[in-house]
Amino acid sequence: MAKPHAFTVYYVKKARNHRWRCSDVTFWCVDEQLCNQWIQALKELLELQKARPKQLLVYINPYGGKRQGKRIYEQKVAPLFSLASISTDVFITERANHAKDNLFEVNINKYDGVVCVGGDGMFSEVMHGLIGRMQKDSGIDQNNPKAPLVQCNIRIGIIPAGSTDCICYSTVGISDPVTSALHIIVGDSQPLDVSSVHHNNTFLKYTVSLLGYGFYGDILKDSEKKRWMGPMRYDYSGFKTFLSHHCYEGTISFQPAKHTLGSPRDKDSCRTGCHICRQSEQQLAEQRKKCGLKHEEDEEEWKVIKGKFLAINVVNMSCACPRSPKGLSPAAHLADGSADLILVRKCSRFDFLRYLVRHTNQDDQFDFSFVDVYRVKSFQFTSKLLEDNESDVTDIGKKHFGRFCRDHPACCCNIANSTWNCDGETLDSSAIEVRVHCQLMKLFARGIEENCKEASRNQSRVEQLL
Ligand SMILES: Nc1ncnc2c1ncn2[C@@H]1O[C@H](COP(=O)(O)OP(=O)(O)OP(=O)(O)O)[C@@H](O)[C@H]1O
Ligand SMILES: CCCCCCCCCCCCC/C=C/[C@@H](O)[C@H](CO)NC(=O)CCCCC
Ligand SMILES: [Ca+2]
Repeated sequence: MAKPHAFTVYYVKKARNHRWRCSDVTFWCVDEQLCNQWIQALKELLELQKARPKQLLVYINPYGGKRQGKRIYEQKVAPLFSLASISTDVFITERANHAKDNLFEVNINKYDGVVCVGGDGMFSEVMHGLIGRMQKDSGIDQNNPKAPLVQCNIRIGIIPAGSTDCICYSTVGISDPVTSALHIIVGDSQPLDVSSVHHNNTFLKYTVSLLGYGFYGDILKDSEKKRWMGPMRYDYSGFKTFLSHHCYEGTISFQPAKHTLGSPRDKDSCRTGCHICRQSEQQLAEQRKKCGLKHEEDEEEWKVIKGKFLAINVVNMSCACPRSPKGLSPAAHLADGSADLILVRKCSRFDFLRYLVRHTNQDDQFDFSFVDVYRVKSFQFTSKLLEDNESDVTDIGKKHFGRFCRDHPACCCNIANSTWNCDGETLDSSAIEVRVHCQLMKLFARGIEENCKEASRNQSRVEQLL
């Protein structure tokens, strides 16, 4: 063609396993006016997409995971943002809590979203900064465990560059930087439940993925000393913790989540546009309207369980990750205002191994006599050691017996406390109070999409124009 006119359209192409890729197609035309009309029409259509971010604040942890955060952002993500005309202010962290502290100072209203490049710990930092800033600006006291927290409308995007990347995997279906960047560009939005953790009217932490005592707390505590090993530290400490086989004694109280239709033993999992999340949120909103300022949870029943546990896990989402593609609780929901409480009671090493292996295959990990699972909206835990110390009984023998159970010298039951693993950060408190806050924040994601065979077969389908 003599002097043809042309324009290129960049679009998202869906590939296998929830992966998204950027593709392009160039249109040629001999008529210049017609070509310009097309360009104008496409630009106008893009302007109408109000959910798409124009200005982002980006935090990069250069030391997360395999220390590739900066390279991943510069080589894989920044070129896509510039193609989509997104402007960015990039901040490379120099220490832990740098991003969190910075979020209390920046002019946050300037941005349509915050992006964190790193792992679950980095996400947690950014989330604490944003939620904390929101409560501070609204005069909400985070130390009050019953305070109704203000929702955070600034979305967070996660570019996975950590060791587990469980939050990214559980909300997108894969931990892949390009896929996550494309979800940010098209302006996806996924609400997320957040649980607050308190001790004696003092705020400790927020959690969105795992709050684990015993097995996962011990793995984390050991692995922190081996950060130099990178993501491998979890395999090393996981094996060591498995062999040590410690169990811990304590009292658990919880309020069952009655507002939701779902159950942790459901066969269906939370997927894009999940109706269980939608209905549960509506049900909670109606309850809140009815009760007004009165705290409805004060009136609801508490269940109490005492025992010896190898693991106590509270999960707000499935906690799926490359190590366990179905996660700790495969049917947990991202935005239903509830968490799944998984109790693994004292059992043999062999049984515990059978339980762990089921996280990696299709068998039901809750189908064991020593495993119980409950869907809850609030939860409390006090370790036996703390209960004993607080009680008036002055059993000197008990206090001087050492680390292990006084009932049976051969018992694996540890008198010392474990620590909590709170989204990959350690939390040293032997008594905690946890409350789920329905849809407190939003991510640039859309939840895991149903596996659509047609989408992977017909890969050239134009999904979303960039
Ligand atoms: N510049 C920095 N130097 C040291 N620590 C940092 C820095 N920036 C952030 N951090 C801290 O590093 C911790 C771990 O980071 P991150 O979550 O990115 O990686 P990871 O622990 O390898 O991955 P995962 O959390 O997925 O297991 C975070 O809690 C964060 O507070
Ligand atoms: C014989 C084979 C047995 C295999 C068993 C595999 C079971 C894997 C379950 C994985 C659960 C991950 C839960 C996610 C927790 C994150 O918030 C946290 C921060 O990134 N990661 C860890 O604590 C890191 C936790 C790492 C655990 C290994
Ligand atoms: Ca939930």
